[in-house]
Amino acid sequence: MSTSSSGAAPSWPARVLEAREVSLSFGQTPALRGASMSVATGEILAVMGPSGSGKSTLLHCLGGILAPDTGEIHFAGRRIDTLRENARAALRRDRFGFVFQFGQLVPELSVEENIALPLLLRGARRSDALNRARGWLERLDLAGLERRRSGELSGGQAQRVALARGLVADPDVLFADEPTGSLDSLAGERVMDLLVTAAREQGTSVVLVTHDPRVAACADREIMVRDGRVTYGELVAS
Ligand SMILES: Nc1ncnc2c1ncn2[C@@H]1O[C@H](COP(=O)(O)OP(=O)(O)OP(=O)(O)O)[C@@H](O)[C@H]1O
Repeated sequence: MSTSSSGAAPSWPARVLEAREVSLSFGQTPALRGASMSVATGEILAVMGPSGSGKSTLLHCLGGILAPDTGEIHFAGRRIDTLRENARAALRRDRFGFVFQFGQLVPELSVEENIALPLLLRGARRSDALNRARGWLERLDLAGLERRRSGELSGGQAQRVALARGLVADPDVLFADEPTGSLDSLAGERVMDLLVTAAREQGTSVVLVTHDPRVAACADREIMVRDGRVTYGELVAS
């Protein structure tokens, strides 16, 4: 993180996550072409832009799912794009949470087991993990559904389960890629209300990819991605 040359406190909020001039191509297709941006601690950031502009690829690079071809990703003052895959996997497991458009719940597991999954992967005792997962049921309007399988849920319920799973382990950063994209507007609003409330309570930073201006309006700040670059909204840092 940069600080002012005088040695005084930084004049912008502490950055938890930063992309510096990140580029990534899939074969001949450039997805990112020098994208730079940052997220402050506790900030909810909306990533907007046309279809195919590179939003999801940027989210995957920030979340340690993809390694960029060039450029750097920094998290909590540490460069993460050069980590080996197993170290990036540990970082994703221990520090990040993820919510995708279609929930991607594990169909064989119950609602409470799906929510508990990140805790179990971190080595928590099953009874402790399930207890903590149950604490989220009421919070996200899911009480009574703990034993259901994902196929027995409405789209809105499934997305709320996915959100609980993304937040249960108290991540530093939640990555949400079109978390309301599969829902009607009422269910989408409910998911966004709950996401914003829970993230604020935990002080979790959120990187939220969306096409929907109403969803983006829930964020503290918007950036725009076009042709693989961030063209609008990044903090002016120096
Ligand atoms: N796994 C992949 N293999 C090949 N090309 C890919 C892959 N993922 C993304 N791309 C390409 O990279 C570019 C950026 O894609 P990306 O999914 O990041 O855009 P996006 O802004 O998230 O799009 P959308 O809003 O439609 O989800 C597009 O041209 C896309 O076709």
